[in-house]
Amino acid sequence: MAGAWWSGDCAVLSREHAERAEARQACLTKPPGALGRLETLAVELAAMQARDRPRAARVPVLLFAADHGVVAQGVSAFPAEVTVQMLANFAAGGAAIAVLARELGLPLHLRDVGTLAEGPVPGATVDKPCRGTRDLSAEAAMDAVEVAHVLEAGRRAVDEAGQDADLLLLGEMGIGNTTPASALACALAALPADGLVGAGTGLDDARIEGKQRVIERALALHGGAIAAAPTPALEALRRVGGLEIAAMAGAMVAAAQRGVPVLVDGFIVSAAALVAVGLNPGVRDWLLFSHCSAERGHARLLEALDATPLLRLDLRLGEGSGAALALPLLRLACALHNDMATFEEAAVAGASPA
Ligand SMILES: O=C(O)c1ccc[n+]([C@@H]2O[C@H](COP(=O)([O-])O)[C@@H](O)[C@H]2O)c1
Ligand SMILES: Cc1cc2nc[nH]c2cc1C
Repeated sequence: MAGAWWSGDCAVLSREHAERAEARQACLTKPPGALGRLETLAVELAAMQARDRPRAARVPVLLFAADHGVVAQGVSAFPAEVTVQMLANFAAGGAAIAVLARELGLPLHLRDVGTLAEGPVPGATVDKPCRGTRDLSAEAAMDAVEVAHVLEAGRRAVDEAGQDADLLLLGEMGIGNTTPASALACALAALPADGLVGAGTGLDDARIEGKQRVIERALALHGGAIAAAPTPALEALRRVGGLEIAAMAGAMVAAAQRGVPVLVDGFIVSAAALVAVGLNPGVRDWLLFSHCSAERGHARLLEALDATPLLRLDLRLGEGSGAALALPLLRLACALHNDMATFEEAAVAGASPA
């Protein structure tokens, strides 16, 4: 779609702030480079936020939930009704992300962008074009109106919850969503399904094989049309994607256009990142990658995004949990950058001349 909002320019990183942040790191009381990734993280955040004092204090969690028609093919270890039940558990404060958000002081914004729920789940904002996608192994998951609506639902979430945010943390919930995420990775990063498709919520090897066949069937059905489309990322999203994945892709594009960094969670959020970068390559500069999940294909997907995640903890939960766990590292990187003494301030001698 030429001229669509998602192809509009992304904000530009501040080279000036990056240079000043690098210069400051070189003056702090440590051997240059000794704080490793924490140094580059602080510099990246300074460039994204165009601030001399980068910060990760105000961090809303945007959690998008949706359901998937392909679950009828037996691709998940859990039934579809768990999506809505977990949405209620997020709202009640009992889910992992609810605990992490409380501990870290993060507002948790719940968006139903396409669950099977007939009415609103108390505590979650409803912004959905339909209740669940269609079965992507038999037909297109969405039509053009639905995909446009849900991309905008992501943008609306950023505009409503992302005001004054230092960065955004995106998470998802959707029984069956590792199937569209895997299909998107295959279609957009030219990765073979073999070795990429994994256990999701806990399939055994025989059921992983069945899931792989479902994905291969979908790719055989939709692959030609995706490759021939003017914007393959948009066509892949519509045909083999998911509503929460589309909303997250829309949120990433909107955040990048507004100059707000996004902390990416696990396998499904990374698939959304692949879509977002396909829709608008400028998005890539605004993404930070929190962790590599235990889902089989995640490492390859991260490689395709040229991303080096901060953590590897064998998580495979989703919900934004990995991103929440990585946030303290970002906060500490900012504190070190902002509050350490320089060599001059502390009267410490610098490196000896050769
Ligand atoms: O984020 C991940 O890396 C991740 C890996 C495996 C499973 N999940 C979560 O589990 C659900 C999808 O798994 P499945 O088996 O139903 O496709 C969905 O709610 C995701 O949040 C999440
Ligand atoms: C219980 C449960 C919690 C989840 N959180 C994210 N995906 C999930 C899948 C299940 C099954």
